[in-house]
Amino acid sequence: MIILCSSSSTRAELLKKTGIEFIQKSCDFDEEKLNFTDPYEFVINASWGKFKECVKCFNDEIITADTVVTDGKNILRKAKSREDAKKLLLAQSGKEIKIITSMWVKINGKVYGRCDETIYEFFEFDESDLEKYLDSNEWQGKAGACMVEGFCKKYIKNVKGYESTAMGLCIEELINILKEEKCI
Ligand SMILES: Nc1nc2c(ncn2[C@H]2C[C@H](O)[C@@H](COP(=O)(O)OP(=O)(O)OP(=O)(O)O)O2)c(=O)[nH]1
Repeated sequence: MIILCSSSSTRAELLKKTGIEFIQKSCDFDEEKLNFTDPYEFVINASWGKFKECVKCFNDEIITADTVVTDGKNILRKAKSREDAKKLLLAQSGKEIKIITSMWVKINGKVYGRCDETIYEFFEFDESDLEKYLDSNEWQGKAGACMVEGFCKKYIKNVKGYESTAMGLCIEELINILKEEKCI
């Protein structure tokens, strides 16, 4: 049985789409102790830290992941407040951003690691629409306060990469790994 070591409802929803059986468990790895400023280093080390914690607790097949947004200068993580979410979203309005997801998979005694990214070019976010989104609290728990399948969708000018990567788990590449290991 595959264990999705994540508290993320979005990751669970994405994994459900593959049709593979899994159970979701959270693992307590504190990303706050990481002090990488490079988004790739951060996301790879955060997901690896989660993976190592999970390997200690579970003998099963394991999937861990971490996702960050970057505007090219800063790492945009989860907002701590409505004001923080507004700041993070305004940093993305009218800009090109990258959403990077690193994933680790332990399967059949092998470990696969991947780092995928999706690049979005957004139109300027409409101010009143942004306020409505902020009032909805849907941004909570999401990297960069971003919802590519929700609020941000209508502002996508260009996109390069998978939507699943931007939502937190690159399902298309995970399916390739599972096929390689004859699990599906
Ligand atoms: N629905 C949705 N969720 C998103 C989007 N972008 C990022 N996320 C979510 C996926 C993850 O739950 C969260 C990124 O935070 P983390 O990678 O630290 O994961 P999280 O702490 O949620 O769970 P975990 O560390 O796996 O237990 O943001 C998006 O566009 N739509």
